[in-house]
Amino acid sequence: MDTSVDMDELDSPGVTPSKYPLLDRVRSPRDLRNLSIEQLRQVADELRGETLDTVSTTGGHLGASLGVVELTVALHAVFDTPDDRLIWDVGHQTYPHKILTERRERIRTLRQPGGLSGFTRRSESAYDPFGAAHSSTSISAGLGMAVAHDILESQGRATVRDRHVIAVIGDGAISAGMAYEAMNNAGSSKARLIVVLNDNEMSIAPPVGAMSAYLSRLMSSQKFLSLRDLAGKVARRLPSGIERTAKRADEYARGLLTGGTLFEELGFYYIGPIDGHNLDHLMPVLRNLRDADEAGPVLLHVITQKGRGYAPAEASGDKYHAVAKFNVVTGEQAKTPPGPPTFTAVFGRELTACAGDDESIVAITAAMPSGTGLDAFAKAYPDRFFDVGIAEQHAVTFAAGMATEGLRPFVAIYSTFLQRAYDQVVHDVVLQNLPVRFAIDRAGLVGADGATHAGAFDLNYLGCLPGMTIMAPSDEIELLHMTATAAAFDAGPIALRYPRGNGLGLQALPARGSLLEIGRGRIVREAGRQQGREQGGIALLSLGSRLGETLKAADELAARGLPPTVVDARFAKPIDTALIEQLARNHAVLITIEEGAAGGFGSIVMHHLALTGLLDHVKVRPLTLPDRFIDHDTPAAQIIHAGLSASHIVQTALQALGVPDVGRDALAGDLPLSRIAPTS
Ligand SMILES: Cc1ncc(C[n+]2csc(CCOP(=O)(O)OP(=O)(O)O)c2C)c(N)n1
Ligand SMILES: CC(=O)[C@@H](O)[C@H](O)COP(=O)(O)O
Ligand SMILES: [Mg+2]
Repeated sequence: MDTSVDMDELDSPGVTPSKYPLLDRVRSPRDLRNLSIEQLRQVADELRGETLDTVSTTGGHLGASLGVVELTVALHAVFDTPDDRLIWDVGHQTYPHKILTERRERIRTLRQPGGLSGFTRRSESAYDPFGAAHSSTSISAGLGMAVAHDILESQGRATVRDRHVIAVIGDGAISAGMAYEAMNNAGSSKARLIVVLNDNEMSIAPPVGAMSAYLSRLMSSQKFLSLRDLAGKVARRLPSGIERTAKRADEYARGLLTGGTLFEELGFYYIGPIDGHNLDHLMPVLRNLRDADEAGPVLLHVITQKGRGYAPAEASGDKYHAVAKFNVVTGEQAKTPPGPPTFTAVFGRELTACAGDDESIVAITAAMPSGTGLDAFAKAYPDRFFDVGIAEQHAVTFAAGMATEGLRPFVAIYSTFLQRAYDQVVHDVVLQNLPVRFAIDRAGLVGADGATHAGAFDLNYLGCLPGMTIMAPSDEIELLHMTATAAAFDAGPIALRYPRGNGLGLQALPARGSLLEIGRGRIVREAGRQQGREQGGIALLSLGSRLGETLKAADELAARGLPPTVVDARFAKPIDTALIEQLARNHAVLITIEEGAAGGFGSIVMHHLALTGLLDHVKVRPLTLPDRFIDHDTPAAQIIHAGLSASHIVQTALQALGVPDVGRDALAGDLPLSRIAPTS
C-alpha cells in the first residue's frame, strides 16, 4: 500500500482543518513506512501535540512520553511491528506508542475506569508484546523472545523470518541489577537483540549512582556521532561473524578493547551517543541495524530530554514525570482539593523527627525519595539518607548490612516493588533476625496505576515469615505511633504498611508518636453484653486502612439493632491472640477485614482459631481482596469491586447470621455475589 502523503492534499478547502492532519492519516505503524523524513517529522510534532492534549485531560506519566516521541516514530517506521517485537521498559513512556498503534480512538480513556492502561499490556494490543510497569525487565524479556525465535526458526516453526527484537530501557531503569543479569546473558549469546538505551539523565528524581555518572561521562566525552561517524560505526558491525570474532579476539589479545564502553565489555556492540530527537540520525541507524546480518546484541545509546517540547515540563524539577490533569497553555495542574496530609507525608515527618532524637536512624529509598516521603528526611539528614537507584534488592540487603553494625535502618519501598526483593527480605534480613524496618507504602489498591502497582501481597509474603512483626495503621495517628514503635524496635525485622493517599484528617494529631505494645490490638467499640454469642453478636476485626469503612458498617448494623464489637487489630503479626480468642468466644460471627489478598491477616487469625479449637464455635468470614487482579479505576470504585466497602461488610455479617431480609435485592448494586459467604 502506498501511504505516502501529498502535503497539499491535507489542506482541502471547505473542510475544517484538523489539528493533526497527518497523524489523522496514520491508522497503524504501517502508514509511517512510506513517509518521507519531513513527513515523519511532522507526524512527530503532531504526535507530541496529541500526547499533550490527551494527558492534559487524563493525567498520567507525561514527561517520559514526551521524551520518546521521535524515537517512537522512528522505531515504528523502521521496524515491522508488531511482527518485530518492541518492548518498552516500565511502559510509562508508551502514550505516543499507543496513539500510533491503533489505540488513538481510545487514548482519552487512558488510566480511566474501563479505559486503556497507563502501561503496556499484552491483552490490550498485539503491539505490546510484553506487559510492564515494574522497571528493568525489558532486556531479559527481549532476550527470551530473540532466543525463542531462533529456536522456533531452527525447528521450522517460526511464524515470521528474521524477527527483530528491540528493548527500549531508560537510564534510570538500567541501574537495576536485573538489567545487568540480562546483559551478562545476552552478551555471550548470538541472539539478535537491539537494546535502545534512552538516556534522558532523569529517573523520577535526578538519577543517582556510579552508573548514572558513567553514562554522563560517556555522553559528554563524545559529541553526538555525526552522520558520517554513524555510517562508519554501523558499517564496522557488518563484517561476517567469523571475521568479527577473529577481529575481537585479536583486539583483546592486543589489549585494544580495554578502553571500550562497559557495554562493549559486556559483549554488546555499542553505538552512540546519538540525538534521540533527530530523525535524520535515528532513521539511518535503525535501518542499518535492521538490515545488518550480524548476530549478537547491539546497544544504541540515544540521548533524549524528558518532557521535550513542552516548556513547563522541561522546566520542572521532575520533568512532569507524572501529572494530574492540566491546562496545556499555562501548564497549571488541576489542584487536588486541599485535604489532610497523606500517609506518606505523615510517615516522612515522624521518621524525620525520630531521626532528630536518634542518630542511628538511617533511611533508604530505591529511586523514590518523594514517593516514599523521604525527601523531608533527605533534606534534614543528607548524610543518613540513601537513594540507591532502582535497586530494591540491594536496598534491602544494604539495610541488613547496616543493621548488623547497630544502625537502625528504615527501607521505604512501595509494597509492589518490595516483591522484587523477596529473597533479600527472607534470607538476608529475617533469617538473621536483623532489625530492619520496612516502611511499606502504597499498601492496598492504588487507583489509576492499576494492578501492577497494587500493594496486594505484602501481608502474605511477610506474614509467613518466622519472627516478622507487621503493623498496619488505621489512621494517621496510628501511623505516627507505628513509625515511632518501629524506630525503637530492635528485636528483629518489623514492617508497617500504609495506603496511598490522604489520611483521615484527624484533628488531634499529636506532635509525636508513642510506643505501642507489640502484638496488641485495640477495641474501638464494644457491643455490650446483650450482643454476645447467644444473641448472635458480631465482631468486626479490621486491620489497617479499612477501619473507616468498618465503622460505617458498624453504624449500619447498629441501626438494624445489631451493634457489633469493632477492633483495630493494629498487628497482622504477631496477632493479639488473647483479644482474638475473646472475640471468638463472645460472638457468633467474626469478620476480618483487610486490604490485602487472601492468605494474609485473616488466614493468620483463622489458623490460630483452628488450632485452639475456637473455629468450631464462631462463624469466621474473612474479607480480603478477591482472587483476581483489580484494574485501574478510582480508588473508591476499586474498593467496591474488591468487595471491601461498608455495605459488603454489613451484608457479609447479615448473611453469616442468616438474617432473612438479605436476599438478592438487598445485595443489588455493588456487591459481587461470588464474594458472599454462604449462609449456614
Ligand atoms: C522495580 C521498580 N521500581 C521502581 C519503579 C518506579 N519508577 C517508575 S519509572 C521510574 C524512573 C525510571 O527512569 P528511566 O528508566 O530513566 O525512565 P524515564 O522516566 O526517565 O523515561 C521509577 C523509579 C518501578 N516502576 N519499578
Ligand atoms: C511508573 C511508576 O512506577 C511510578 O511513576 C508510579 O506510577 C508512581 O506511583 P505514585 O503516583 O503512587 O507515586
Ligand atoms: Mg531516564
